[in-house]
Amino acid sequence: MANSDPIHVAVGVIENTDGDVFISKRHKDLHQGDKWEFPGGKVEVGETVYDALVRELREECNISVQTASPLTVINHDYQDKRVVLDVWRITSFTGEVRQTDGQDWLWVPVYALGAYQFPEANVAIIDLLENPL
Ligand SMILES: Nc1nc2c([nH]c(=O)n2[C@@H]2O[C@H](COP(=O)(O)OP(=O)(O)OP(=O)(O)O)[C@@H](O)[C@H]2O)c(=O)[nH]1
Ligand SMILES: [Mg+2]
Repeated sequence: MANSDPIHVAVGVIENTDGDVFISKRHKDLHQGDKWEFPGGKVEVGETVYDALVRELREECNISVQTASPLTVINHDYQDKRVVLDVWRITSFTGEVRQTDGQDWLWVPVYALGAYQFPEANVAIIDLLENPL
């Protein structure tokens, strides 16, 4: 088990009007590289998780989040690092979603998410999207 403090990450599930979800592929040289992810990133010092969510989605996908609701919190130990994924469903936003870092990106129907390779911590998120409580 990694013994440093866990990394707190804000993660956004963005749906379009067809009910498809936005995913992008992590750069191959990053942690969990070459896997698909939901947009997001680390919460910085002095930021709330919601601030981080808004900032990351502006930086990574060019949108302005208006409202979002908490979906789940996932604690996961990757051996090399521990993460706490604070996952939000984006309920309204302005702007047109696009990937700003040159990563591959896709809109995928929820039922098809299982066909893509995500980091291990995302399995629980995808399960929740496929089988809402
Ligand atoms: N953004 C994002 N990160 C995820 C997901 N699932 C998951 O395990 N992570 C992990 O969360 C951690 C932080 O994500 P990140 O690399 O996007 O952080 P960041 O945008 O602040 O990037 P940087 O500080 O590397 O520039 C990584 O270790 C990553 O492997 C996911 O669905 N989306
Ligand atoms: Mg990121």
